[in-house]
Amino acid sequence: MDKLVIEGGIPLKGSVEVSGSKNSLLPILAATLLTKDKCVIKNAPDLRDTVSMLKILKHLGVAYEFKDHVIRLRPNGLERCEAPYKLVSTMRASFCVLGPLLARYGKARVSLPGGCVIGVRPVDLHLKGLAKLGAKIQVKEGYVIADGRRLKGTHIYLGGAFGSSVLATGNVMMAATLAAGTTVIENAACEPEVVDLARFLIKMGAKIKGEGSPYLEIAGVKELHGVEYEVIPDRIEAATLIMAAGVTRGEVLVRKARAEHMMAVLEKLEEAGMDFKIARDSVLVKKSSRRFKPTDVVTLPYPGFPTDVQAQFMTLMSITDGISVITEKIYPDRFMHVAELNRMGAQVKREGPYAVVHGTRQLSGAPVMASDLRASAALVLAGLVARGRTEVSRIYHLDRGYERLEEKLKVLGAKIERVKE
Ligand SMILES: CC(=O)N[C@H]1[C@@H](OP(=O)(O)OP(=O)(O)OC[C@H]2O[C@@H](n3ccc(=O)[nH]c3=O)[C@H](O)[C@@H]2O)O[C@H](CO)[C@@H](O)[C@@H]1O
Ligand SMILES: C=C(OP(=O)(O)O)C(=O)O
Repeated sequence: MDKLVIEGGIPLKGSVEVSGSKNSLLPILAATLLTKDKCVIKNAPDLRDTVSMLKILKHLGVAYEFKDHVIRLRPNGLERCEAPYKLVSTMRASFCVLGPLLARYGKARVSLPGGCVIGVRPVDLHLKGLAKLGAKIQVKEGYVIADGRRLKGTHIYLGGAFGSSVLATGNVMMAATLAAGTTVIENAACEPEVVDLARFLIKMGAKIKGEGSPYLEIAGVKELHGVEYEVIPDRIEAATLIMAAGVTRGEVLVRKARAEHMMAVLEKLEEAGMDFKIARDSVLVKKSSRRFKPTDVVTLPYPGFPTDVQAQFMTLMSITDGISVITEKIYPDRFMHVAELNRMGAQVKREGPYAVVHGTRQLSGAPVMASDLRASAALVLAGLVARGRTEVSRIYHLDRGYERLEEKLKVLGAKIERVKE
């Protein structure tokens, strides 16, 4: 197992490019199952999750080549409609093969998904949406077994107490593209990754209206064709890099950072006292020596503050000169990073879905353990700002969603090394 060793306290300086979005790419890869034609996906991040998703597609019978951030897929004749536990348990998005398999082949057997351990993550909305389209669904021995010869368009309300679901919207939208008649999804997720998936499907010939709004209308078509498509930059990686520059008091140009996808984050960073300039396709973080201000934050579905940036924001709040309250509304248990940040001198108290952060002047390096993807990123940020040496172990979580993060940080002057444990 690898770990990251960081000597903190160096202001980052220079220019860095954001990779393609993981959460766009993974459902888009699943969507290629909807056609018999070749698809080419550009700007694909080279991540552990990408490799995992490609393994699932290969298991199903899809041939592919992945080189220089371009994936070429040939999903001609599928060998099976089953995605086994061993492959699906590594990440959440793998469950998105269910909708396309059902739509194109009329049957699927897909293991219940894994993903980051950030609390309870049911799939009831995915199943409800697909059942509404006419699929017969059973959950048996950890597998979803679905049968749906010809899906039929209908009106679906896809929501729960928490709001909308990103991947359930994707799964049901993909299934609806080949259903007979028109499907309406109300309370659809509005995240940029859902929009990206919709645009990919539209390019394949799907008839979708309303992407980016909670009201999606999908008119089923007979078949979809192959396409060439470039995925959007990763807004979560962009936010992480911007914060890395900010917490180290650095000056960094973050290229391929789409401000329009992260307005809630940028607004909170500004409120906290971070100085930056937004351009069309980049964010320039400016050097500043002011102390950061305590800033309350509530995670919400898009366009609200993303849960995937909550842990990193907590690192920033750990070095303010006051008290901030972070409220986690999407995953009320997504606080595994609290104990590890406290090991580095942060003062965070968790109370149910709230974390009360008492800012301190200085974090100190310590051995810490990554528990999930964004918690790992938060610990890396803490390591960059802390006095002394931090060792972040179990970084296989980080590798799921950040492409060679340590190399990008090294180019910016950070003292960070990947070493074998
Ligand atoms: C691969 C991917 O894109 N992952 C992202 C996606 O995950 P994912 O799509 O799994 O997250 P959802 O949007 O579905 O989850 C939002 C909320 O809905 C609940 N829920 C979801 C589905 C369901 O059937 N029933 C149900 O109750 C969840 O427990 C959670 O409370 O969106 C999350 C929320 O922005 C992000 O943190 C993840 O990084
Ligand atoms: C939680 C995440 O991923 P997943 O949904 O795959 O667990 C994430 O990207 O932060």
